[in-house]
Amino acid sequence: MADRSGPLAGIRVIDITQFVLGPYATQILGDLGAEVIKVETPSGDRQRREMGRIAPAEDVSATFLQLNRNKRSVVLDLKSDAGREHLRTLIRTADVFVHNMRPEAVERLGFGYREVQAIRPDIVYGWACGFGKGGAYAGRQAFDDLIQGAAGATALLPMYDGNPDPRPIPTYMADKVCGLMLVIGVQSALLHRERTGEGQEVKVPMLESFAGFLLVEHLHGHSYSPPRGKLGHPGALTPFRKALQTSDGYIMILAQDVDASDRYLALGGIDAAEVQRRYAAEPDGRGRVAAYHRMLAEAAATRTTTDWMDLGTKHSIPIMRVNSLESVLEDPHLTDVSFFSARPIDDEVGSYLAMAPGIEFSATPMAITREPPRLGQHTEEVLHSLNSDRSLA
Ligand SMILES: CC(C)(COP(=O)(O)OP(=O)(O)OC[C@H]1O[C@@H](n2cnc3c(N)ncnc32)[C@H](O)[C@@H]1OP(=O)(O)O)[C@@H](O)C(=O)NCCC(=O)NCCSC(=O)C(=O)O
Repeated sequence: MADRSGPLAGIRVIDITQFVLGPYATQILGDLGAEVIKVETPSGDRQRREMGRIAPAEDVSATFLQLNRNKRSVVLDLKSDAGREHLRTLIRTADVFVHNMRPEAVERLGFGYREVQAIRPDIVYGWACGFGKGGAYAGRQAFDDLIQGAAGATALLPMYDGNPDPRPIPTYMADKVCGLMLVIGVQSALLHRERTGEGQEVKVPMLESFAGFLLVEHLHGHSYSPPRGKLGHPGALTPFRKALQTSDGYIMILAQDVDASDRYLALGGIDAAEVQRRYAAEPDGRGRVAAYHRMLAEAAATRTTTDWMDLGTKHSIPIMRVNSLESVLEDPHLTDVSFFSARPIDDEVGSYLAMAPGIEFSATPMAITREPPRLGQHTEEVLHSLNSDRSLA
């Protein structure tokens, strides 16, 4: 399509996903330049209605807006013959087909891999499912909370705060990580197709995919075979890993080497002799680690966050301001690079706050060329183009 830029320009994606994972993945494909046609049930992607209380219209929840730009919306009732026939026609024109239904549901509709491959032999068929074939959980429903629970992510917060209740990390972590895996899988399959002409099924089981992401550092002593320690507290979970209070906010500091650490403490009024004196007062290594972190905190409190940001640059110390979910909207760097932009949708919805795509390409820049669509906004346009353009039929 002429209106698309980015490295995937010219790739057409038929996207029948809903909720978070699938739409997140297909939005990235759209940001990368692919033409994404979002096929929705007559009642729409269920994510459209999340947080409806504050939405200006029923079909545009806040989260939906962040997951569906660079797409067109076409309503097709896939439980009707006409709807299925239109989808088959669309698939004939497509490079990629993506869904996130359970196996029996997609088979019932008649759009399993073999059926879609029969329509378009070189199709890249992307599929986000809960669990891989043949396992005890195959075919079960999967949402972010369930997968965070099964993968062990719900054990992390209790390790920090002492509240023993397993709880999910408060972001749709499994959905987004698995969405990225789906993008990687689809892109790799496109590259393979480019080289060989062969399409394939690309399946991302959420549990396997998210467990592989999470356990990188959390296998800890069990990384060794036989195990050399118990599961427990890898570096990522040290209780000292926390923000430090400045005179007017918070910073993160990660002084990886002794010199940077010494420079930081000296700037906070604790010179090398004082550091040694405090260490000497401790009975053992554990006490010295705790003393060190007390000194980091004491130093932080002597200056403002902005001072520390400046000194970090000047003295080569890894320091960063800590934002709240409100102040991140006004972060100086994100402001400089115009990361957030208000973009108009229509009179009823007004504008939404878009975040810039996260990859910088030198030759094929990514761009937002379409705002998140209203439900069925492009049904007529797309179906009309299918009828009028014989190359698509
Ligand atoms: C998300 C789900 C739990 C939802 O479960 P279910 O509501 O039971 O849906 P199923 O996928 O089994 O079936 C979907 C049903 O929608 C119907 N369907 C789908 N598209 C259409 C259209 N266009 N028209 C008519 N009907 C449609 C389809 O025929 C099925 O109907 P019937 O045949 O009549 O059943 C599951 O799909 C799933 O586990 N998906 C894989 C992993 C995933 O992506 N999870 C969500 C991540 S987002 C997330 O975690 C989050 O938001 O939080």
